Amino acid sequence: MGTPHNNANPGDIADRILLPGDPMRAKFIAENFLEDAVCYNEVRGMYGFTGYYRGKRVSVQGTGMGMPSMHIYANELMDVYGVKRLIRVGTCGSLRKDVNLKDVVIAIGSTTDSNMNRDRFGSISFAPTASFSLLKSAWDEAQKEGVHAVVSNIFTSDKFYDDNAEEKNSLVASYGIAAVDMETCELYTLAAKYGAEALTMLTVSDHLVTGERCTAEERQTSFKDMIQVALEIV
Ligand SMILES: O=P(O)(O)O[C@H]1O[C@H](CO)[C@@H](O)[C@H]1O
Ligand SMILES: O=c1cc[nH]c(=O)[nH]1
Repeated sequence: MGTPHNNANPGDIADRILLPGDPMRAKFIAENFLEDAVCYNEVRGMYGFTGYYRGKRVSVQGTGMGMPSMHIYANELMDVYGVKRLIRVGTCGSLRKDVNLKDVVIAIGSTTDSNMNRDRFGSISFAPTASFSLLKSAWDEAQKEGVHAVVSNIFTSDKFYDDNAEEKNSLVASYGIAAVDMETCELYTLAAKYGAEALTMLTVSDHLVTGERCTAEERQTSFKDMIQVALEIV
């Protein structure tokens, strides 16, 4: 028995998982990094696969774009399928001059303009944070492999096209925030709720200060470094 969004049966999904926003990236990871990968979900084209990486059973599942979409997949993965360790492998926009295209941003925490946690917590401002042990492992692995990584708080925004983007981005950057994505706040909040470990790693695909963007080829090469780190530590 699956869920409205996932036709995997209990047991089809490993207890550790990589979560790209783009389902085609899930397929790419399964085809290029996993052995014996089996597709367990195609509902809404949101592919999920389970296979093996160096003998470890690992799954990879697309989560879509934005916090409400992450909310659906992450809830079901932890609550229905018992997933215990989740690493988001996404792309982001850099908000700081010292964080360059193709750098990997490891999110220690997430700040947001979304209303989802205001709705949950009322007057309490919950601070969604990464799993310390996953964060430390990711940092150590990136150092070992010579992957240029930056650990920072990030901005999880509800809007890719925000009329007030310049104002918001420069405000959060002035408080040290390195990059913007659209899902991490909800992933970290739900991991806290379910007692699971979560981490977000993001490759910088767009530079929102300089206006530079990665070419398709650069996206793929730099993206591979991040996937390798995530698979080693998951
Ligand atoms: O590349 P993914 O993982 O989808 O992440 C980023 O890209 C999408 C926007 O283009 C948003 O989902 C954002 O968080
Ligand atoms: O959320 C995102 C992801 C990539 N690039 C952006 O500008 N924003």
